[in-house]
Amino acid sequence: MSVRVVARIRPLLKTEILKDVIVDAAKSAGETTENKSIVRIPNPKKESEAFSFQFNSVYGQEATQAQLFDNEVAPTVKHLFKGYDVTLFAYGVTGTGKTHTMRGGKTMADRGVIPRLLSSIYRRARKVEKDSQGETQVEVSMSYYEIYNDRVFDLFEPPEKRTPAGLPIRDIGNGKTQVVGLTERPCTTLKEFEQLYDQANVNRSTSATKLNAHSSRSHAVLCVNVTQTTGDETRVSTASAIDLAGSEDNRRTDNNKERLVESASINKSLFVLAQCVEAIGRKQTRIPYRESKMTRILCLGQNDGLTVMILNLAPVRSYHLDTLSSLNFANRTKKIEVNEVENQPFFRDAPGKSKLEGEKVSSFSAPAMHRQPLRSKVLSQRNGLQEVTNVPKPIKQFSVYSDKPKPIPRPSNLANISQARASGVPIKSPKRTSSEAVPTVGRPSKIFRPNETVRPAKAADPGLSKDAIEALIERKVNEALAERADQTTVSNPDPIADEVARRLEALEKRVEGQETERAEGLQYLLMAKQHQVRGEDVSALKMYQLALPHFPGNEKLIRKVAALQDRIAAKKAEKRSSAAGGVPLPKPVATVEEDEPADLPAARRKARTEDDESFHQAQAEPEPYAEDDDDFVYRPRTKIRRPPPMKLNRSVTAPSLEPAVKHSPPAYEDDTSEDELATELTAQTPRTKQLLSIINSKDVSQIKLLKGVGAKKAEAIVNCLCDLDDDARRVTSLGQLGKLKGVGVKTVENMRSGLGRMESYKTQSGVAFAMAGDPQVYATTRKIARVPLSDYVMDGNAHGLSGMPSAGFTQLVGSASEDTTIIRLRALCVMLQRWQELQTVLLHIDDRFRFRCLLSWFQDSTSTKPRRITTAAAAFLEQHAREQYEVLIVEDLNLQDIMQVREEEGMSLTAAQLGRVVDIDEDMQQAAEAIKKAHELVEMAVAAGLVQSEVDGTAVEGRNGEEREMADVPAVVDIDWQLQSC
Ligand SMILES: Nc1ncnc2c1ncn2[C@@H]1O[C@H](COP(=O)(O)OP(=O)(O)OP(=O)(O)O)[C@@H](O)[C@H]1O
Repeated sequence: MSVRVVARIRPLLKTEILKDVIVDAAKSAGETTENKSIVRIPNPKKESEAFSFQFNSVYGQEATQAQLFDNEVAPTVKHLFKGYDVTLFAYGVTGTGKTHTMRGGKTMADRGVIPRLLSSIYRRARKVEKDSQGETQVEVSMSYYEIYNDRVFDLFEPPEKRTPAGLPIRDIGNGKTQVVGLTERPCTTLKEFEQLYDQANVNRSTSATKLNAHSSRSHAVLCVNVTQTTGDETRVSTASAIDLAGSEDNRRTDNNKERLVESASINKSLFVLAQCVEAIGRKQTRIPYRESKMTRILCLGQNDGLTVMILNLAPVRSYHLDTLSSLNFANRTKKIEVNEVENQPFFRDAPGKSKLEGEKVSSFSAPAMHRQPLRSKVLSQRNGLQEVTNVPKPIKQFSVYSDKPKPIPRPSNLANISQARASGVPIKSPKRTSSEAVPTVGRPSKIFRPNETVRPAKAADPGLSKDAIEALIERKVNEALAERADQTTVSNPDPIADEVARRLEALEKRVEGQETERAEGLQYLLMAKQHQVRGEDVSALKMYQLALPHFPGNEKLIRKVAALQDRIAAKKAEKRSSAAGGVPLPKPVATVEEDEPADLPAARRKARTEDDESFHQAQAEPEPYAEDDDDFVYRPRTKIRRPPPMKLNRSVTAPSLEPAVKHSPPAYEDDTSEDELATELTAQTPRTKQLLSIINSKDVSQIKLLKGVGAKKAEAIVNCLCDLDDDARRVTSLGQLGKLKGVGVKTVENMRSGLGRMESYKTQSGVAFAMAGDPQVYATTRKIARVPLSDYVMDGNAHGLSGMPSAGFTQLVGSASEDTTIIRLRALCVMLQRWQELQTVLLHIDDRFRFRCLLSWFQDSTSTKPRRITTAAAAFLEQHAREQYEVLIVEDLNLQDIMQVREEEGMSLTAAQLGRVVDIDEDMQQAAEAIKKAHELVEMAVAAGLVQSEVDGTAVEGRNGEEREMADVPAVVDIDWQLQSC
C-alpha cells in the first residue's frame, strides 16, 4: 500500500491578505462527494496556467482539526489495536501549520492530531477491555524525543541534563534502529498523557524566526506503545506521530547564527529525506538514509504498517516556490509502497519471542525505536491484511494537471531543457542528466564500496566487513592447515580438524555476536562516564552495571561498580547523618570521583565546571556515535581533547605508542583506571586493526607494501613473528609491533600513516582532522583558505564536516566577493575531498550570484581540483539551480560549455580511462559497464594484495603506500596502473 498523503492548506495569518492567496483545494473531475483531492497552484512563470496536484485528500483553509482527525487518523486506531504500527507525520515549510496540526491549541476544538489520537486510543482501550469482559488488558506507554542539530534528545529529560552528543542510535538488524537510553513512560489516562506531553514539549527546541514566532527547531517524534495482554498472549503495536521541523529559506528568515545552524541541520535532513524518497522512487539499491539521523530513524509508515503524511501548505504567494517544492516531494512520497505487516502476538513464556523481553534486555527501560530505513516495497507479508485494505485506497498514480494542458516535451538533453523553459513549459521534476545517473549506476563516493553481491552493506556489520570476516576465516583455516602441515607426526589428525572447527565457530560467534555486544557495552560505558562527569552517580552506576554483562569478568569494571556502590552508600549515610546533625562519615577510600561539595570554593568549582565543559565539548567533537554508530569507538578522555591545531594532527591521527595515561596526568585517582579501562576495552581504530591484521597475516607480499617497509624488513618481521612462542605469534597492539626486532616506533608510525589517511574523516569531526597526517598540506590549505582554522573546526557536529557549514558557513562562503567565495570553496574542495560533504556545503549556497560563480569555477577544467568533485559538483549545482533558479540556468549559464566538457571527458569512458576521467557523462548506461568492470578489477587488485584498500574504502593507496596529492584524489585512483599490475 502506498503512503497516504493528505494536504492541508492553512488559513491566512493576521499578517497575510486575501489577495495573496494562490493555493486552493479543488475536487477532482468526476468526484461526486464533497471530498477534495486536488491542490491547485499557479505556474510561477505563467500565472494564467495552474498546476494541479492530486492527493488522497485535500483540506482547505476552512477545515477543522476535528475533520482532519476524524477522516484521516481516527480510522487508523482500529488497525493499531489489530497489531499494525501506525505512523503519522507532518511535512511542510516552516510556518505552514505542522505543529498546529499535530499538537494544536489548548481548546477542545483546537486540539491537534496527537491529543485526539491518544484520546481515541484510550477510548478504544476501554472498549476492548469492556468487550473482553476484562480478559484483555491494554497498557499505554510513550517515549518522546527530538532530533535537534542531528542529535537525538529525550524530551522527557530537561535540556540541562542532556549530554551534548545526544542519545546514540544503533542498528539492531533488519534495517531497524534503536535509540539507546530513551525513557519510556507509562501513561494510564488521557490526563496523565497530557501532563507528560505538555511537560515534554517545554523541553522541545523552539524559537522565534521571521516566518514563525514559535518555530520548531527540531523534528519531534512521539511513540505511543499499545500493549494488549490476553492471558499469556501479548501484542504490542506502536503509533508514531512525527512533527518534522520545516524547511526554511534563509533569505527569508533573517536567521541569526544560531538559527542558521539549526536551519542548516533541518534543511540538510529534509534534503536527505527527499533524496531517500527519490532513491526509493527510482528503485535504487542504495537509499541514503544513513546520511541523517532523522532519515535513519524515520521510515515512512515504519514500513510495516500504515502511514499517513500530512502535507502542510501555506496559501499565500510568498511561499510559492516552497509550496511547489513541498508538493513535488509529496508527489514522490505518495508513490512509496510500504508493507503492512501485523505485529505478531507473543507468548510470555515462549523464549526468544518476546518483543518486550527483547527490549528489556537490550535497552534498560529504553523504548526502542524499531524502524526500518526507507525502502521500496519488497514483498508484502500479507498477514490478515483484509482489514487494512479497507482503508480508502490511495489514488494509484499521481498526476499533475494543467489548466491549459500542453504536451510537455520530455527534455532529452540540456538543450531541450532550455527550449522547454524558453517556451514556458513547466518542468516540475527536471530530468537529471548525468548527475542523476551517478547514484543509479553506483558511482559511489567511496568507490571501493563493494559490489552488493560481493560484499554486502557494511552498515549491517559494525565490527568487520563481510570480506574481512571471510578473509579472517580463511586465514584461520590456513593457519590451522599450516600448523597441521608443520606437525611432524600426524598421529592425531581429527583433533586438529576439531580444533579448526572450534576456532571457526568461536570466530563466527565473535564476529556475529560479540562485536555487536561489545559496541553496546561501550556505549553504556560512555554514558556512564558522561553521567559520572555530571556527578550523577546513581545513573552512572546503572550504566556501568548495564555494561558489565558485555565485558564479563573484567576486573576493572567490577571494581568500578563496587567503588561506585560504596560511594553512593557512603553519600547516603553522610546525608542521613548530617540530616540527623551528626558528624559526617569518612568517605570510602575507593571513591571514583569526588562529588562537588556545596561549599567548594568558587574558583575551584569554576575550574571544575570548565573542565567538565571541555570534556563534554571534547566528547562532542569526535562524536563517538558519529556518522556511523556501528563503528563506535570509545575514546578515552585523554585522547579526545583538542590540542592546538598543528599538534592535533599528530596526537589524534597518529596515536602514540605510549600508554594513554602518560599523556595526561589524571585529574582524579580513578580517572587513570577509567582511561586504562577504556583503553583496555576499546578496539583499536580501524586503521590500527588493518595494520595489525596485515602484520598478523605473516604474508611478506602484503607486509612489504606497507609504507616504509621493504621486502627485507617484511621478511624480518615475519621471521620474528614465527620465532615467537605459539601463543604470542600474533601482534595485538601497536606497542607490541614496535617492540618487534627491527621495527621501532617510527616504523610503526610510518606503516600506520601509510594506511588509509582518509580514515580520519570517518571517525573524527572537522576538517582539521582531514589534514591530520600531513602538516604541510594542512598549512598550504590554510594559506589558500586565509581563514582561521577555527572556522573549519566549528562545532564537532556528529557528521563531521556537516557541522562546519552550519556553524561557519556564513564566514566561509558568505562573502560577497566572487573571488573570495571561490578561493574559500577551493580550499574547502581541496580539504573535503568527499563529495558527500561538499554537497552539504553547496546546499547552503542559496544565492544566484554565488551559484553562478561556483558553477563556472567547478566547470573550469583548468583549475586544480579533484575531477570527481568537479564534475559531480557542477552537475549538482546545475540540478539544484534548476530547481531553485530555473531562469538562471536558461539565461545565465553556458550549457554548451558543460556539454563540451562532458563530451570530451565522459562519452567514451573505458576502464583504463577511469583513473583520469571520472564521472558524469550523458549516457551513464554505457559507462556503467566500464565502471563495474573497473570496480571488479580493483577488487581483484586489492584481493591480490597489489594495492591496499583504505579503511573506509574511499581510495586506494599506491603500491608503495605513498600519499596521493590531496588535490588529486580521483574516485578511482590509478586504475590503469592497477590494471597493469593485475
Ligand atoms: N489550521 C490552522 N488554523 C489556524 N491557525 C493555524 C493553522 N495552521 C497554522 N496556523 C497558525 O500558523 C502559525 C504557524 O503554524 P505552526 O507553528 O504550526 O507552523 P509549523 O509548520 O509547525 O512551523 P515550524 O516548522 O516553523 O515549526 C501559527 O500561528 C499557527 O497557529
